[in-house]
Amino acid sequence: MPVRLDARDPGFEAAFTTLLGGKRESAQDVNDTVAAILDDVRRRGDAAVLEYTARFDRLTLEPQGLRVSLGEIDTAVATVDPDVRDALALAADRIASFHGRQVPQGFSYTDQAGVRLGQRWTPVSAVGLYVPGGTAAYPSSVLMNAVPAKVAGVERVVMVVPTPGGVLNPLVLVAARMAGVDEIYRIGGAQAVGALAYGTATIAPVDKIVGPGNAYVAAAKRQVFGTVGIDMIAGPSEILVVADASNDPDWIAMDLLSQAEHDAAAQSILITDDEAFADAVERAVAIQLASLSRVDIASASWRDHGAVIVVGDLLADAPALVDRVAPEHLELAVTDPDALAERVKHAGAIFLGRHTPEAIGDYVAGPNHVLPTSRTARFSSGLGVLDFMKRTTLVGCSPGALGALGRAAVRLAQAEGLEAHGLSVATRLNIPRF
Ligand SMILES: NC(=O)c1ccc[n+]([C@@H]2O[C@H](COP(=O)([O-])OP(=O)(O)OC[C@H]3O[C@@H](n4cnc5c(N)ncnc54)[C@H](O)[C@@H]3O)[C@@H](O)[C@H]2O)c1
Ligand SMILES: N[C@H](CO)Cc1c[nH]c[nH+]1
Ligand SMILES: [Zn+2]
Repeated sequence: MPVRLDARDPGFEAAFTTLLGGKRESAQDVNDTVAAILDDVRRRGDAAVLEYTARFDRLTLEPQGLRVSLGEIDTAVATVDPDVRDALALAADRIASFHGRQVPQGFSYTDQAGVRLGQRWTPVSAVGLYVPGGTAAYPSSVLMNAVPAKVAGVERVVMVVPTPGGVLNPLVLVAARMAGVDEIYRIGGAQAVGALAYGTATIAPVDKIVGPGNAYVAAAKRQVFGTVGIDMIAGPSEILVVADASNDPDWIAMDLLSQAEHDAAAQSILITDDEAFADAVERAVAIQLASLSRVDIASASWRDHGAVIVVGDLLADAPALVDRVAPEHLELAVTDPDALAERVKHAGAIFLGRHTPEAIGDYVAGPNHVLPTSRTARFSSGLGVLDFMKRTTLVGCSPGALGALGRAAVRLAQAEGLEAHGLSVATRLNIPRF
């Protein structure tokens, strides 16, 4: 059973704090395992990657088998169901259209001192996209990662995806072709993150690694940060639904289960202002769970990490609780979702109204579904074009402009005791040595 809390109870604060601090990823174990794998991949390259792939994905390969061939991609494209291909194409178009609006503009101007100043954006040259594949295939995540990378102008887009038992959903390859992925390797977990970060004989290193994954992938990304850039920590999925009693409990139950079925470590939370509605949703979850093919995963998630919270007044009480959870996905199934949304500061993505199930955002709405989890939405955002770009500033001084600013720079260099700094300006201006 999920935990049931009532915000009006005296013990609520302590219970809610416990919920927030609950460990959904056994951090130390996972970190230690991942550190050992990364170290091994850095030292032994392909040989280590192949061994871990055999151990964790039950797939024995030679180095030349790591890369998915063009022939395999052609076959996938030729055999895909046209209906599914069209759905994928619709998703790709909508994702491209949304992300096209994120492309940042540089600027340049000359200020009053006559200094030319500017800022320009350039793409990262090579990125690694992690596409999860341990327990489910994610063609949609291929699009969510690769489309913004290509919109940003990334030259080399490398995808890794685990293929447990050697099985790879052809749609993953179709999506990769559609989005313009340049290289695909059938590896996953920490070993794939290590291969992308450090490079191996077969896989050239990348500059940045993005994309979601399970606890091992999230830990590996944290640990290679610095050697490469990373986007954020997009770990096991989460949903927080704020719903009043006017909703159909079956709809809300399915929304909660839609994220629970991703991972036993996923988290689904309901906040409502009606005790009877909370009971009805819990009953509906119990019934609908049984019909899901991923019943074991969804049940474990709901039982171990699910929560139902009853508050006195949704508009007054829910936003502060939402902000403390900072959920990956926030669904506002209320009559005036905008009023509630305006009061929320921390959430990866917000879904407005009773007819906007979170799953529409997972596939076809357009915004990215790779979003910050584990309360990191307090300080980070979903994947987007900016994650594939960086900015460079430009400064240009004429002799007059240097004259206007130089003295102040020399003074500050003196104050910092950095003589060469001061002299590099002073010599150009014929200011006497200090
Ligand atoms: N936040 C997001 O935007 C977002 C989007 C899509 C999916 N997700 C999440 O991605 C995750 C996908 O997880 P998954 O497991 O299906 O696929 P995955 O590709 O993330 O992980 C599979 C890999 O995990 C490694 N692994 C598994 N058990 C291990 C162990 N005991 N020791 C070392 N390594 C081990 C293996 O190398 C395996 O290849 C889910 O948690 C889902 O919720 C998140
Ligand atoms: N809900 C996931 C992000 O947490 C994304 C996804 C992909 N496919 C289905 N769902
Ligand atoms: Zn999902």
